[in-house]
Amino acid sequence: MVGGGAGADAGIDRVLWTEAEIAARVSEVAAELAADLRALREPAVVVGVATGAFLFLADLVRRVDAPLAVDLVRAESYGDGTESSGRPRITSDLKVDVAGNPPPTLPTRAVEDIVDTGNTVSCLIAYLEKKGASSISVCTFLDKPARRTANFQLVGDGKFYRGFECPDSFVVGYGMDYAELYRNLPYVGVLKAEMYKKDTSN
Ligand SMILES: O=P(O)(O)OC[C@H]1O[C@H](OP(=O)(O)OP(=O)(O)O)[C@H](O)[C@@H]1O
Repeated sequence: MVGGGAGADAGIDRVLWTEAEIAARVSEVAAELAADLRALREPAVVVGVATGAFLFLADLVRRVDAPLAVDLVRAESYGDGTESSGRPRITSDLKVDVAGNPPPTLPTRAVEDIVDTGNTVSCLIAYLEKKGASSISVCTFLDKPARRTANFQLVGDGKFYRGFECPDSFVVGYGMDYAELYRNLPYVGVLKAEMYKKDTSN
């Protein structure tokens, strides 16, 4: 039973992926990523997008048996609503020099909790390219292709990794929020429509 009490799950309608299902799938994605990273001649930089990707990033990198650096950027697009503003911004800078110092540039893996319209990941790729990354892959926990409006191009020999294809519902948990709540749920669930208040667009 979810969504009935006063706990973190208050307002959850149903569970889409349980904690065990998530763990199993993250291990599979990590194995795929690790095999690719071990084939490289230099360590990669894994760039997590805060806040939403924090749990996926932590679970993923702990399962990747390959040399890598971890960095974070903050990207914001939703505000407190359920609908993307369509104008994401990168609001904090990278610490690692992805351009390489000295060269070569470091292969870069951008880690997202969800690719929805694609605006955020497009913005992130443009940002990483501007920083000098010559190979950019995207690794997202969830992919919601039904909502895609922005086509994004991976860079160099970049690949697209995804955990699950997500139905066109507003999902929370495992890092994903509604108005900053629900990120601490260990599973992914669909929020009851009445929780959106006036905004029932998603
Ligand atoms: O493909 P898009 O339509 O751009 O949506 C995906 C982005 O939206 C969410 O971030 P949000 O701006 O809500 O910030 P958060 O990570 O702090 O939750 C999510 O974490 C992705 O970064």
